[in-house]
Amino acid sequence: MSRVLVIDDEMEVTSFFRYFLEDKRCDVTIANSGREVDELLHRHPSPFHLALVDLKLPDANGLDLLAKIKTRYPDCEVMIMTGYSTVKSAVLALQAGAKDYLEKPFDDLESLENIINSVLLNPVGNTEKLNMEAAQYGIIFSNSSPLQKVIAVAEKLAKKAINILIEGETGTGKELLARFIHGSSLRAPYPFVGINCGAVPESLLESELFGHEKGAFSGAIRTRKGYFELANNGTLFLDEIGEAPTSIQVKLLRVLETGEFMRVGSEEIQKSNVRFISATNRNLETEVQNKQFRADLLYRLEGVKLSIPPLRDRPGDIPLIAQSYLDKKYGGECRLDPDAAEMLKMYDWPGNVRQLLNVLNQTHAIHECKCLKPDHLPPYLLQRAEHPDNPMPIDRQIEDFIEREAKQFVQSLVNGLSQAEQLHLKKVLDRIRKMEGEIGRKVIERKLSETNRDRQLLSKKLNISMRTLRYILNEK
Ligand SMILES: Nc1ncnc2c1ncn2[C@@H]1O[C@H](COP(=O)(O)OP(=O)(O)OP(=O)(O)O)[C@@H](O)[C@H]1O
Repeated sequence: MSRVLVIDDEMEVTSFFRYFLEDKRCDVTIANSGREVDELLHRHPSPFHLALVDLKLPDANGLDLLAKIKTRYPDCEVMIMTGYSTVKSAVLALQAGAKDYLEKPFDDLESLENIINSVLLNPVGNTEKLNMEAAQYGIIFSNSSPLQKVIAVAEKLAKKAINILIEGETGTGKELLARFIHGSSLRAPYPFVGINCGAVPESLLESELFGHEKGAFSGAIRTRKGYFELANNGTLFLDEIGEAPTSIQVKLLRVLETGEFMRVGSEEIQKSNVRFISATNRNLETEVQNKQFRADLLYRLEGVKLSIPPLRDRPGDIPLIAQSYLDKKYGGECRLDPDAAEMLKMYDWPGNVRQLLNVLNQTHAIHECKCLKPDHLPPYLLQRAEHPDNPMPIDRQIEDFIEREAKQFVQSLVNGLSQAEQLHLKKVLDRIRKMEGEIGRKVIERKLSETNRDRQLLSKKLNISMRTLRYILNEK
């Protein structure tokens, strides 16, 4: 017989659960306050299998009770009971080890029953199953990884009707996580539609999101559905939401509040039922303070926030991700040498997993090796392993900045070019090649003033030889 502890100061709630759980042949104990819980734990009753804990008691906080119960009975699963306004604290409870949370009022008895049954019938969480589910979406991590907790919480949130904001540096796997949440949710049979708010030019973003009527603007030769319509009943993934221009932020807010929108060029109100998952590598709270991002929009998008730790904070994941990638790409023909794996673990990875995969690709392309050894890796990785205390050869922020700008530029160019009926692609690519020289020359010209036109000093600052500097300046 399962022993269940119900902690709530509201009589209706405790009576409801007594009836509900006794019907399931559980042995139910009730506590109405934090003080009663303390007394109970002090008396050392036999272990509980499950505790249902109200988040807000007059004399105690559910998060503190969770910690006390878990210390006393580590195997007892704890479910937090919460109102909508305290869902964010309930998510903190998930991160602190609660099994799940139940939202008050308990209108949806069927899902309440499912959640409670799943804990009573399957008391020990199955981490292996979770790892396998995440792997289906390409998410690899080690058993000791801090990412495991994020995935476990995400899996629980997936089933709730709540918008999610994913934070993380570039290349940490925000899009993979968004796909995992969609796939683990009840919306899984419906579309997952993603849009990169930073990559679409402002003039096109509105029609991409909301669609347009035929003739709404020059080039609108036929009526087109926008992403909101396409994602109906599914998930809309707003990548790089921090880049959305202010005009679009206002329109997004309206859709989030009402589910209503209008196609560009139409006055007919349409409705769409989507769950929003947004992602950002910026700190949106700071953006709000700087008036770059609307506070009301952030509040709506961030029903809850999940943060993906950077790769350098989970070095144990690196060999697993690397080997799994090599296996997939080269059909098991390339093995990662343990010393090379150690070197990969010592690097800081400012571009995170994406950068790791690029390094593996480049290394394999150059050496075509069956076993990837330390000597095959790029010199800056060797340097890092030999002098772990040295500062990074390239400043991480600059590298991040370049990665972001380049990605945005490429996307926006591709979007613009794909509108053209006919194209001289070679001319376009020739022009783009010229940009390398233009950027090099402009950076040098600006920087020369910082060194009082001392070219020798500047070549050192820029890590290039005098010959390269002259070459870039077209001086031959
Ligand atoms: N845990 C992981 N295991 C294996 N591959 C991963 C993992 N995380 C990310 N990747 C891979 O790294 C690359 C970048 O992932 P993704 O696009 O999801 O990152 P992101 O955070 O959304 O990036 P950005 O901020 O630039 O949009 C992809 O190739 C993805 O498959």
